[in-house]
Amino acid sequence: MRDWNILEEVWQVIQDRAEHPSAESYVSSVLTHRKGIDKSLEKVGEEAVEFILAAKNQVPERTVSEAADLLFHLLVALQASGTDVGDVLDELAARRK
Ligand SMILES: N=c1c2ncn([C@@H]3O[C@H](COP(=O)(O)OP(=O)(O)OP(=O)(O)O)[C@@H](O)[C@H]3O)c2ncn1[C@@H]1O[C@H](COP(=O)(O)O)[C@@H](O)[C@H]1O
Repeated sequence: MRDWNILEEVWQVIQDRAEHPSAESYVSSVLTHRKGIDKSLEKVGEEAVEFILAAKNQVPERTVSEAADLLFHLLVALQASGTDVGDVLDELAARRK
């Protein structure tokens, strides 16, 4: 069984960076960007395109790496939009058939 806790761990770090921004932090740089929420939304778009290209071109290592970038930036964008990732998990759970 893979360690799904890593998603929660990264989410907690993103919460912490939002509450305590730091100059060295990439997450803080996105969350405090002059473009506002647009910066994180742009990153989700970019990473989604990179993931699609990697998967379409069947480059396994790149597909894994781009999927990680996409998941990470989606979490950052959820934070930027004031959405609790717990609500997303609840939504997924509610769709169980
Ligand atoms: N998972 C990640 C993660 N994935 C990717 N990245 C960063 O995302 C950036 C995006 O890379 P790109 O090549 O797309 O973009 P770029 O041109 O360098 O940057 P942009 O100006 O386009 O944003 C890189 O700087 C990566 O280092 C990440 N940065 C942080 N994390 C996690 O977030 C935690 C907190 O990080 P800090 O906020 O930096 O402390 C870390 O401990 C990690 O767990």
